[in-house]
Amino acid sequence: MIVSNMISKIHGEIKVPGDKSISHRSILLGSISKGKTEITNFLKGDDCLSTIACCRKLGIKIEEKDNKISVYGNGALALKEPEDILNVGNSGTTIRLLSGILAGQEFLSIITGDSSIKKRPMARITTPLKEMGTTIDGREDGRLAPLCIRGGGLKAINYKLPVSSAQVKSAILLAGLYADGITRVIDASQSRDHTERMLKAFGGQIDIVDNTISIKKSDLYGQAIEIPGDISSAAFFMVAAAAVPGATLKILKVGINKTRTGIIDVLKKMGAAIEIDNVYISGGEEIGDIIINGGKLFGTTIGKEIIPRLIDEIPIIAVAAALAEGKTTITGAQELKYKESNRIAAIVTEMKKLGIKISELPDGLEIEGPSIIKGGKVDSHGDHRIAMAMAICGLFTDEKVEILNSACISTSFPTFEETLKAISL
Ligand SMILES: O=C(O)C1=C[C@@H](OP(=O)(O)O)[C@@H](O)[C@H](O)C1
Ligand SMILES: C=C(OP(=O)(O)O)C(=O)O
Repeated sequence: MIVSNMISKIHGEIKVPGDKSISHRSILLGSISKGKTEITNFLKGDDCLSTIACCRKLGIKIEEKDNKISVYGNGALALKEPEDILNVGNSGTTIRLLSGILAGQEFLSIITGDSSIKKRPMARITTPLKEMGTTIDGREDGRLAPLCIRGGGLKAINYKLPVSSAQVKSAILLAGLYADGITRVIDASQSRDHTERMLKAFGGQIDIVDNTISIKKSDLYGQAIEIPGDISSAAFFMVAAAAVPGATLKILKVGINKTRTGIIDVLKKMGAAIEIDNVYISGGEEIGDIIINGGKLFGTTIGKEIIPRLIDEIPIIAVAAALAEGKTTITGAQELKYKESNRIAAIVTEMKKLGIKISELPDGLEIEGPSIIKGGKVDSHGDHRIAMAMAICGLFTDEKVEILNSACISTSFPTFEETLKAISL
C-alpha cells in the first residue's frame, strides 16, 4: 500500500467496521447458547472469519444473509469433535477464548494458527485450564501452539491473573461455564470487559465485585446483538484528525465502553478536543459518535495503569506523539512484545525509517516530537496495527510512504484504505 498525499484538511463523517473483540465473542457465545443469535454490524475481518470457520468445524450452523450473521447454537455441550485441526489464522483472541470453551468439551481438539500465533505465549491459558482439570498440551510443554485439548470434568478455581489480559480472563470464564462450583478470576487491572457484559446479556450467572469476577455453570440463550464500531479502528482516524489544525471528524456509532477509551483520555491530555454525542446502550455496551476537532498536540506520559485501556492503540499513539510538540514516554507496556509482532521493536524500527525520533525502553517507548516525517519504504511485520499506523504517518509528509506486507490490514479493518482515501480527499 502506498500513501502519497499530505493531508491539509479533514472534514466529514465516517463509519468504522464492527468491534473485533465483540464480534468474536458474539460468535463464540452464540455457538454455546440455546437458540438463535442474530448479529448486525459483524466485523468481516480475517480474524473474526477465522472464529466463524472454527465454530463451523465444531458443528455449529452459522449463516450470513442481508448483512446479518445468524448463529444456531444448541447449548453448551452441543459442539462436535472436529474432524480436522482448528485454524485460527492470526487471531490470538480466537485461540485463547475458544480454548476455554474446548476445555469444557469431552472430545479431542487440536488448535493452531499462522506463524505469528505459533510464537505467542499460550502458557497463560494452558496453566489455569490445566488447574481446572482439562488435559491440554502444546509445543514446549504447553507454552506454544498447536495446542491439543481433551476437555471435560472441570472443577472451579480461584485464579489471580499474573498479567492483565482480557483473553486469559475470558478463557477462564468460558471454562467456568462448564466447571463444578464457582470459578473466580481476579484481574491484575481492569482489562476490556466485553465477555462479562455479553455473558450477562445471554443469561450467564456472573457476578462482578471490583476486579473479581465469579461465574458458575449456567445455560446461555441466543440474543440479538448489535456490534458497535471498533474504537481501535477509529483510533487511526482520531489521531489523523486530532493532529490537523482546523479538522473536524465525526466517527459514527463507536463502542465507548470505559475499558476501551484510554485513547480518548490520552488524546485529550495531548490537547485534542474530543466530544461524544448520541450515546445509547445496546447489548450492555455503550455506543456513541466521537467528534474530533484538530489542533496542536503536546507530548505526554503514559504509564502502566492506563495501558490495558489502550493496549492496541499504542502504535497509533506513537504516531500522535511524533506529531506532537515535546517528549512522550510510554511505560508499563511490555505486553506489546507478545502481540502479532513485537510491537515495541516494530514501531521503533519502522518509524525511524521515516525520520521519527523514537527509542525503545525496556517496557515501552520514548518519542521526541515534533518530528519532520519523511517518505520511505516500511514493513508491517505482518501486523495490521503497525501497517495502519505507518499509513497514517504517510498523511503527514509530502513524500511517498510505501507500506510493504500491508495485506494484513484485513485482519481487523478490511475497509481501511477506502476510509483513508475518503478522509484525505
Ligand atoms: O480480549 C480481546 O478481545 C483482546 C484483548 C487484548 O489482548 P490481551 O488479552 O492479550 O491483553 C487485545 O490486545 C486484543 O487485541 C483483543
Ligand atoms: C492483539 C490483537 O489481536 P489478537 O490478540 O486477537 O491477535 C490486535 O488486534 O491488536
